[in-house]
Amino acid sequence: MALKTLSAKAAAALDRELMSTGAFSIDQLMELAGLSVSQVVYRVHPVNKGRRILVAVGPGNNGGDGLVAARHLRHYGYQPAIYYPKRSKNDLYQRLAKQLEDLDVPFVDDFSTALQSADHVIDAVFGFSFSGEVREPFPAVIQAMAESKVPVTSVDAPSSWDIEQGPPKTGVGSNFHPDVLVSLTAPKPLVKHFKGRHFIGGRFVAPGIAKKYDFDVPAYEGVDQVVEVGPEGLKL
Ligand SMILES: NC(=O)C1=CN([C@@H]2O[C@H](COP(=O)(O)OP(=O)(O)OC[C@H]3O[C@@H](n4cnc5c(N)ncnc54)[C@H](O)[C@@H]3O)[C@@H](O)[C@H]2O)[C@@H](O)CC1
Ligand SMILES: [K+]
Repeated sequence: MALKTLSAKAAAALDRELMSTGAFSIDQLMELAGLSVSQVVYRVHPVNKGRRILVAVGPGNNGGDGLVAARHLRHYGYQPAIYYPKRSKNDLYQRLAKQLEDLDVPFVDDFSTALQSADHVIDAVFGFSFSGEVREPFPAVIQAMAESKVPVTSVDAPSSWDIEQGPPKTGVGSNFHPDVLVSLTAPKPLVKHFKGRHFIGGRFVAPGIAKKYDFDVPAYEGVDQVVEVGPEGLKL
């Protein structure tokens, strides 16, 4: 059975529904999304393989997921560092950043330099609301991730990929192929172009909602917040 995906429009509509009639707050959804990401990093990059996790944080909720993931990873014993060039005035993001400052998690100013002393990168730059040409200061970040040997885990989408069509044919992102992708709630159409390890997270969707948006809730196990799936979306 082909993997059912959520278009960018449907993902945004689902987000809105979860936070209105679904009675969730963005804080709750972001916390569960970031927790999912932290569990994937723990699985694909155990602490003993290297503690230094560099998190590239974008200006939207995808970035927020990265800030939450960094906090959980800090508690797991990793040493995260945050590159957050466009800090939002938004209260939620300010609180997430404060929580990290209180955990002595450093905020770095130069991504490429920080990348040289990282064991793993979390790409939390753009999610399903990305569109158009990558605007400053993010082209250099995408390029650095694309050209680096350091493994990258992308949150919800490889940043700079078109949510439907996948990697751009030329320019920024055309050579960006992250090692791991964590799809939140449900995979986006771009997953057809993704060749790495694919996990689904965001274990907060009611069966009725999944049915309404025509996607399948994966068979999570035990207390896991994520499940690894193959190209057909079936649990590995
Ligand atoms: N679907 C869900 O249930 C959940 C979604 N969450 C996250 O929220 C994300 C979507 O968040 P948002 O809608 O805030 O948007 P994104 O975080 O996807 O990115 C949009 C931000 O990037 C900027 N941007 C867009 N295109 C750009 C370009 N070409 N160059 C430079 N900047 C650009 C926009 O101005 C906006 O600030 C999802 O991908 C997911 O990671 C989670 O936080 C919560 C749960
Ligand atoms: K991303």
